[in-house]
Amino acid sequence: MVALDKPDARAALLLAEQLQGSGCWAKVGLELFYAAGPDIIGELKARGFRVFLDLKLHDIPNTVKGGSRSIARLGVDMFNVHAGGGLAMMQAAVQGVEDALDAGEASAKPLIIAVTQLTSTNQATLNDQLGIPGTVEEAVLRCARLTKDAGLDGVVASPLEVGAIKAACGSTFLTVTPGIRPQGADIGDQQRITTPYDAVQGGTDYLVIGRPITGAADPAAALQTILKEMSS
Ligand SMILES: O=C(O)c1cc(=O)[nH]c(=O)n1[C@@H]1O[C@H](COP(=O)(O)O)[C@@H](O)[C@H]1O
Repeated sequence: MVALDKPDARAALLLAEQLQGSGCWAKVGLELFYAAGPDIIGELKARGFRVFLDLKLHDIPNTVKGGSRSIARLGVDMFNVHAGGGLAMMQAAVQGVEDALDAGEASAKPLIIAVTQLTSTNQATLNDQLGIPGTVEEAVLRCARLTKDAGLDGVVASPLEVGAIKAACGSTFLTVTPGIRPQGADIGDQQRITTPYDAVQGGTDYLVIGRPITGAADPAAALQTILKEMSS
């Protein structure tokens, strides 16, 4: 999944067109969605992309239910919420999608996943700033179990945690992993990272990659290099 973190529709579609035919998904996040609006989803779908709408919903259950119903109407293939919103909030996301399906507003059910702990969070952030005790992996697993209990399809986590999540929640529980950095790439604000090869070896279902592709002089070539590394 390539994160189309671009400031407007024109820049995002220019990038998407370079990646067309590669089989990758397009991830639409805050930067692009707030600038381009819901129409960007249709533009990407028309170009053959499966779309992950990454808006990380985190609000009271009733608001998340309504937001999820609106998202389901857009025809995205996947969207996410924050597990930190709790069980009732995540159940409300599922209910919002079901309401859209029952009302005939959506024709297919998108995958719903929950962010466990952001991949920019490290042990010190968790304990010292957020006041959450224990290891990052313990916090991630707590969120993953809660997400499963709420009936969602899987979680967003670091590729470092995939083995533990699969052991706790089962092999069909999806893992979507940002925090991917090819050897020698700029790490930036990510904290819990692996290479594309290690992520695949660890059993992750979907790799999410932004800057190593979008910041390259030739994004299509960068993607091909990563795809080769994933399968070698
Ligand atoms: O939900 C996400 O997609 C997400 C969760 C998370 O914990 N960490 C994370 O990096 N992301 C997103 O994944 C993408 C990673 O981009 P790069 O760091 O540029 O590869 C960004 O669009 C982030 O918003």
